[in-house]
Amino acid sequence: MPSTLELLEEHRLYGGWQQRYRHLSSSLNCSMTFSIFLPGPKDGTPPPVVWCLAGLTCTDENFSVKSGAQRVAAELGLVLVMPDTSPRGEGVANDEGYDLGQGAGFYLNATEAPWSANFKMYDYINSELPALVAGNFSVSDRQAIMGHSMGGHGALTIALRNPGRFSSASAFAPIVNPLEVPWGQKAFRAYLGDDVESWKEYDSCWLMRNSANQLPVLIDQGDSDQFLADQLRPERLEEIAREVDFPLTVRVQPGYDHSYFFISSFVEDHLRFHAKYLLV
Ligand SMILES: N[C@@H](CCC(=O)N[C@@H](CSC=O)C(=O)NCC(=O)O)C(=O)O
Repeated sequence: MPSTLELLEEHRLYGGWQQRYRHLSSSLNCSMTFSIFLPGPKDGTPPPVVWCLAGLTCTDENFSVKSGAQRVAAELGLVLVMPDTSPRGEGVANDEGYDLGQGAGFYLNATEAPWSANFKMYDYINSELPALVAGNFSVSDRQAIMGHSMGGHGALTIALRNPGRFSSASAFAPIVNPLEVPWGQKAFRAYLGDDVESWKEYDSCWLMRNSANQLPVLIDQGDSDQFLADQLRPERLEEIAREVDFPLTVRVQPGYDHSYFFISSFVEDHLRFHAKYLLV
């Protein structure tokens, strides 16, 4: 049965609307919320969509409240969809750590108990939510994807795994090589089990080296990011991009950390980057 949307909040801003919805998710087996920014009407053509994936500990509200993306999205005529980062609720498995369980879905399909009952974030972001958005809002099928940290990992892996689906992808301080860093190893072992082979299809470095799919990708990384050396390692993806001649641009931003202050400083560049390919 198609999922119905319950409007939880609506606010007018920059000539458009910020809305928050609840719905029942069939892939995650629980109730979910997402936020959406709808720009004011421009020329009668349905606007393209930019997916905005958030990081560890976030809900759909972090990006919508703290990124400041709506002003430029309104100017460019872009819809922003901001999903939650995991299934949630009393019946959903969780962990004491902030980097596993609720708030830490890693945009993958878990195969291991107890996570496999609900943690199918890859299917949710890749199939269920796009169908729900297309069925309930007037949007174009032209799409781009971006994300922060764990959400940057989600944006890059989903774009690399789906040739032709997105016209561009971008990320703020993404986890690019989860196979080799503590956040990724902890989550992938729990969600996917011990067989590292099954982890590879969720690793941007592995996917970039092994997939023929190419699309323009922009990454911004602060050099004062507290997670840079241990968890993020963007230079690894840069090196692979050079080897396989992939259209990746990595910009190192001096003095910036991992926070939404960093995101809000460069989100305009990311939206203008996506608009270049979405609005042709
Ligand atoms: N609590 C943790 C750090 C959690 C954190 O920094 N989360 C980031 C994303 S990190 C990678 O996915 C975030 O976006 N937080 C929400 C916000 O609004 O800033 C710790 O103590 O280290």
